[in-house]
Amino acid sequence: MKIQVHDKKFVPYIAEAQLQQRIKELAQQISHDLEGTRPLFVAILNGSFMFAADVFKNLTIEAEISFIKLASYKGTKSTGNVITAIGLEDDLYGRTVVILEDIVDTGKTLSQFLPQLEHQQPKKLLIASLLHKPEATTHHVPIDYLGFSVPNKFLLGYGLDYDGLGRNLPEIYQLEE
Ligand SMILES: O=P(O)(O)OC[C@H]1O[C@H](OP(=O)(O)OP(=O)(O)O)[C@H](O)[C@@H]1O
Ligand SMILES: Nc1nc2[nH]cnc2c(=O)[nH]1
Repeated sequence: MKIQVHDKKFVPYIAEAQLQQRIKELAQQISHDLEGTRPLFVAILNGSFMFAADVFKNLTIEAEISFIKLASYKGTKSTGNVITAIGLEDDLYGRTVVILEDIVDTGKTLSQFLPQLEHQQPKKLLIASLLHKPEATTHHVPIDYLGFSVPNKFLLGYGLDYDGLGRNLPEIYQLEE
């Protein structure tokens, strides 16, 4: 069923059952690959909160999780935006770290942020993203665990918002053409 949020109409795109099934598969794969490493999952707020919770619930291995927010601000130099993490208190040195993202779109956010994590010398730095828009990606991001590859259209629901609303929807919608 179509929904309206603010001024825009959205149509159903990925059903709740399909999301949950795929997330279960990802969590099984991650559990298999990272058994015995006690990985630290780092979820990037706000968008990833639902994906992070569902992945984490479906893990069958010992694991830790932390939530961070990325703040983007204009540096004083002309080098463009600088991204800093708020709330990352864990020491990543020697750890197996899995970044949890809801979506990689242009890839800018993660490509700017990853070097800061690599700087802490984790043993392994992996990326799990529920969604990826390959046609929109201008900055390459190595996604190790991907839920769905999607076309370059605006998505809503399951953590993704349109001007603050729609994050609570249990399925994913696409902007109506
Ligand atoms: O690949 P990119 O083009 O950089 O886009 C991806 C980023 O955009 C979204 O966050 P957003 O800035 O909308 O913040 P939110 O998670 O708080 O909604 C998403 O959660 C990613 O972090
Ligand atoms: N809500 C929403 N946020 C995004 N951030 C990057 N891409 C998207 C998208 O398609 N929808």
